[in-house]
Amino acid sequence: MDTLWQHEAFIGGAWRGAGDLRRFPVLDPATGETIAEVADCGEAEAEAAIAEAAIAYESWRGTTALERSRVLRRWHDLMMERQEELARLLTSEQGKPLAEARGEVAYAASFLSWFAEEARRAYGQVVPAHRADAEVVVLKEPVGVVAAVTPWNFPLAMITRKVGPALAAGCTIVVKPAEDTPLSALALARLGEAAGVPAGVVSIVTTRDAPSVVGALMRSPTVRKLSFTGSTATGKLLMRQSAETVKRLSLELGGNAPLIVFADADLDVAVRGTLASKFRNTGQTCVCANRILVEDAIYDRYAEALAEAVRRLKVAPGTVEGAAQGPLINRAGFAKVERHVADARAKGGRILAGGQPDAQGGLFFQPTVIADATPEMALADEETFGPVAALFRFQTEDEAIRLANATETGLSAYFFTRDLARAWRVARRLEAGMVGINEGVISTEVAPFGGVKQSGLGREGAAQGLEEYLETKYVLFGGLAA
Ligand SMILES: NC(=O)C1=CN([C@@H]2O[C@H](COP(=O)(O)OP(=O)(O)OC[C@H]3O[C@@H](n4cnc5c(N)ncnc54)[C@H](OP(=O)(O)O)[C@@H]3O)[C@@H](O)[C@H]2O)C=CC1
Ligand SMILES: O=C(O)CCCC(=O)O
Repeated sequence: MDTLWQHEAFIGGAWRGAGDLRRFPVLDPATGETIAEVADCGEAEAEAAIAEAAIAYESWRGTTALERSRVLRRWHDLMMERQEELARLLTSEQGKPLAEARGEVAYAASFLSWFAEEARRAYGQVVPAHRADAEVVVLKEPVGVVAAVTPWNFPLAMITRKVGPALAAGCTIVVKPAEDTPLSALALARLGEAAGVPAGVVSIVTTRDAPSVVGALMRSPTVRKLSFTGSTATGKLLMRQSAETVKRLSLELGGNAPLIVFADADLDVAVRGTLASKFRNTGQTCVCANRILVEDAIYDRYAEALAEAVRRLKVAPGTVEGAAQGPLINRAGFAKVERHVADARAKGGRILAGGQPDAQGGLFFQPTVIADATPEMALADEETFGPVAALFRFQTEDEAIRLANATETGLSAYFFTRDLARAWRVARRLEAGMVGINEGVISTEVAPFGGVKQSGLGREGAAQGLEEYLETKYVLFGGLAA
């Protein structure tokens, strides 16, 4: 197969854009240089993709689960064969360290293999009927044409987590990737094409005008479902827009994850877990710990151990050997981190590590630890989405739970303890869709990923992830009396 670097949009099985569309630049966040110019689609291209998806749906929904499973499996295998190339492409537009990019390729591919397996388990039901002369049967059917709107922080995995179950269920899908990271999406489409995904089953509509393209998807009565990952503000906007055509919704929105360190925790495990949770992807994930709550009795020891570990993290472009912290994605992301640190400092936060833009300039910010954080600081309410660990102090378990739940979001939560009874108690009381105990990274294709409160609706991955793309149809067979 040829190169994975594609610059045209992928609509109805054709690469569209050469000559007849405007283009927008894709930047390497480590250097600020333009690395590609990609087709800038508008409403017309979105509508063409919907029309192609509707045509493809008629035949794709009629394929057997085994046929769909085989296509997804081949797609997974091709991703893993091209893992290194995909990882380098991902790092060049997103900035994460190469080791993490390799990990993301494998993570993204795992959703294709998982749903290749789940495709064959979309069982219906036969229900004991309410009448002797009838049978009651419950069928599972694909939802129809789906729209996916995805973010820049996991440019491959956030797409396969939607495309995998959509295709497994028999749906077709139109994807609008983030403006900052369209190249990974197009590379994925190229591999899908090679794996035998039929024309129109998956389209990728690249654009720098999200409101136009997504607006067309939201208005269309043909599009029966939206799956979105991104900020809570945009999620709410799309939720409102979906009301007009009453679309099914899966929303994976922002978090403000608490990470609680109890005094009985194993200190090394807690520090390692915090590093993994907080600094993965340079702090740019919706499940990154955002508020670190530490019991008074262990606070100073933990703070010093964490600060020491953080000072050792190597800040460098993702392609540099040993890089642990890459650049932030863009100017807006960088400005938010600067604002949170300045606000915390002004309100009495003590900087134990980092605290400023990195000396190499550009979008690099020093990994930072701030002690004496308080609920009045901006970083207590808003997700920082950057490499800033803010340490709050608590005295009792009840206080820790109250602080942890004092947020409108409820995606993930973490805590560290060696007390078994406390582990169950706290896990039950945390208002979150996902809880990690003595562990900072909980993402896997086998478990249901999603949040409560304003963190969203629905679940991705796991068996639940397939349900999101299936409708339930009840059929009554009457008149069976002899
Ligand atoms: N839950 C999560 O995983 C994520 C949370 N976030 C949070 O959101 C903050 C901002 O990040 P950002 O990238 O701007 O997140 P957004 O929610 O703005 O972006 C997510 C997706 O929605 C699209 N989008 C943005 N605005 C609109 C709109 N008006 N109508 C339709 N689609 C739209 C984006 O397109 P485009 O890229 O072209 O703008 C992108 O594809 C981060 O700092 C972080 O706090 C961000 C990313 C992921
Ligand atoms: O940040 C996100 O948008 C998704 C989290 C990535 C993951 O852990 O699956």
